[in-house]
Amino acid sequence: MTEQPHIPKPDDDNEHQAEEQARVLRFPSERLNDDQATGEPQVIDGELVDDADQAPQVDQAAATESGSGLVRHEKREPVLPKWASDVDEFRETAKWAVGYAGHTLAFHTVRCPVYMGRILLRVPQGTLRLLGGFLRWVTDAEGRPVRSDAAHRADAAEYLRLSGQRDNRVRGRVYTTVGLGAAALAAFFLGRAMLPELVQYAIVAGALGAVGWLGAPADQPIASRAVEATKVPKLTSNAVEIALSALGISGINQAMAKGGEGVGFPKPISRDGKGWRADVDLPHGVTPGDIMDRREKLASGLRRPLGCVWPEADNGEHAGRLILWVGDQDMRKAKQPAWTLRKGVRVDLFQPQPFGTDQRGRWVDLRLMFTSVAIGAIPRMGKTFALRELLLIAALDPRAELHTYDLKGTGDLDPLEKVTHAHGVGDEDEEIEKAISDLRKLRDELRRRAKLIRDLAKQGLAPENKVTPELAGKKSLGLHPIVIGVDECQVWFEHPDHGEEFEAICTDLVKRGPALGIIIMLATQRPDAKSLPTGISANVSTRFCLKVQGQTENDMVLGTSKYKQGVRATTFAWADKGIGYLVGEGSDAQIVRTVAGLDGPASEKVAAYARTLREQAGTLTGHAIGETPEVDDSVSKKDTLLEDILAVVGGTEKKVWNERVIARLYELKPEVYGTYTESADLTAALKRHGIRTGQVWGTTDDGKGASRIGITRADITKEVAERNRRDSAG
Ligand SMILES: Nc1ncnc2c1ncn2[C@@H]1O[C@H](COP(=O)(O)OP(=O)(O)OP(=O)(O)O)[C@@H](O)[C@H]1O
Repeated sequence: MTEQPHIPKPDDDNEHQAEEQARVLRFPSERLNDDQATGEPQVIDGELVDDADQAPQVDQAAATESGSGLVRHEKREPVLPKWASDVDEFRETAKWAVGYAGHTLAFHTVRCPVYMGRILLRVPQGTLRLLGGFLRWVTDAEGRPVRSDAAHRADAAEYLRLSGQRDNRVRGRVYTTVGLGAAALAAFFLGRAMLPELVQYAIVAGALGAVGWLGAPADQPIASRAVEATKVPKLTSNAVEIALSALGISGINQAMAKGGEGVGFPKPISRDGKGWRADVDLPHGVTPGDIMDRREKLASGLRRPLGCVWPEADNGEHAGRLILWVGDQDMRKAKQPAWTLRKGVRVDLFQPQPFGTDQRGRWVDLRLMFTSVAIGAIPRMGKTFALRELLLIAALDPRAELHTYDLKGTGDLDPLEKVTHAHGVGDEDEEIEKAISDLRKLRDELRRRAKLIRDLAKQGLAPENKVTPELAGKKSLGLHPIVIGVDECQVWFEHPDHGEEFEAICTDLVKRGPALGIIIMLATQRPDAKSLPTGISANVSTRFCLKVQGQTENDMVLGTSKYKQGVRATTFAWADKGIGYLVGEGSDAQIVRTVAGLDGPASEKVAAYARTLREQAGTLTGHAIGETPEVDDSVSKKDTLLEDILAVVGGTEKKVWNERVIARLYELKPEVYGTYTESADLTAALKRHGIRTGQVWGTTDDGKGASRIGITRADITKEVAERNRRDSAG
């Protein structure tokens, strides 16, 4: 292939001169050297330089760094293994060791009589073995084959030498035996005379035990096994290579073929938690994502259950580094360590709380404060369980005001009824009206909080312009955490009348809520642009994605490009219930299994404790104490915004600023339009009718011309006419 040199266009005056100066440069790269070897000179994009000596090098020498030359950048391995440095793991290991010892002791104590019977039965056999062995030793039986061999060969000299050696040896051993026998006899009589009876019995029992033990056949030991160790095959580099080769990835196959680069193991394969961890440098061009896509084949290649095999990208290293963690047990079947909140504990939402366990069985914490959450999955994977768990955590902070919406209508969030401030079940009109009314109040609360925080920041009380634990604790400020949980949120966003308003308010809550102590958590089984509007999916800070079907849904929940980066919730199996990728604020994606067994009755118990905490703190409000929420009248009444605008904007006014329309609407119906405080409110309200506002030229009260956001009357008349036509058509 021959490319033309890229030459900057010279000035007309200097054209000729520039042409003369233009030269093609050969970058001293390996590729060019190869080409030269084949005799085909190549021309590549070059850069004009004054002096050939200054030609840029493609392969630059390693950059020298400032500072001490002795200082190296390195990754230090932890001094203590994880189980010894992590309090929880240490506690768990110690608990296991004590349990193991206790079980073994109890097991053998119970079987002591059986063991004694077995020992007595085997004493004769043991005695015979002992005597036989002793006689063989005294008579130097082990040398017999060699002596007979010498006799067979008629090697008289050798035979005589061996026989002499044997006689000496036997003589020595007989003397030793006689000496030891006399000493034993003396010890016996001395012991009988001097040792307490108990010790004598113990010695006899010990001797009988030893002889009985000796009499036991090798395949039938006296003691039964207290613990049957579940054998987990060790993960070896060979096994990893075989499994990787079986994936059908050409890059790997070429690398593994004779003369290929192979795969690299930068660290020894080692134990990590309850499993093995292999760090693998994949062949050039192969990414961890390629492996993760074939997780099932990989599990087959390793001869392990799918739930044990967890390939991951190592984002701290290069793009070809794979971390392969192979658990001893299937993640979905492994016993989860106890969830500390199960029995009810007062929690502080400003602190991280245990949300789930990773593949290694370690708890993964999540801080709910200053975040907003999106949960997505195909049906029946554990999305509602995850949302309910988060709401239960919130319920255990008695300051938190809960708003719970179960739009599927099956009562999954009902355990929270006893603590929640607002509760909605199902998608009937009445429920939707209650919900939109509640959300409007929350939007007003958001605005109140924003203004309050601004004022507090000016006084130096909110240094980061957000709610602090101290501010949340002051009842007078009303800055306590507000937690909104919505299951099947797509029902709101797809609602024909209120969908856009739900979307606008939720987007606002997702964006501004976290700093102001309002946490919104949305779960959906259909993560697409309609169910999880982009304004929301792009701004949530905590994402939990259980199994999904494709890349789009994956990235919708976990964030743009996550699929490309190898974070693929598509690789979960159908049986991986409650297992998903968690992407927290500023943290890498990790695989987490939510609390297992937190079903309805278990949730009821946690909620009951949360109610007690609230009773003590005096924070039970709304639904929890049987209050019926006031529904905003404007919701149930027919929306007459367009007609009202036409009533206040005369036919002669083609375009009017929003602020003026709002003032006139307020005069017309203060009870309906009292919530319109700024121009954007009217823009949002008109957007729900499919009408856009735009820049409008007008004159201020003091006669100056200005351009501000406003309406075009013709747009309103057109929409009203269209609607009337639709209504009459039925
Ligand atoms: N951490 C977990 N460990 C084991 N099983 C779990 C876990 N979480 C949920 N499950 C199981 O997954 C099943 C489905 O859970 P859930 O009802 O939350 O699913 P969903 O995704 O909300 O379903 P749908 O879309 O139908 O509402 C339940 O039967 C539950 O027992």
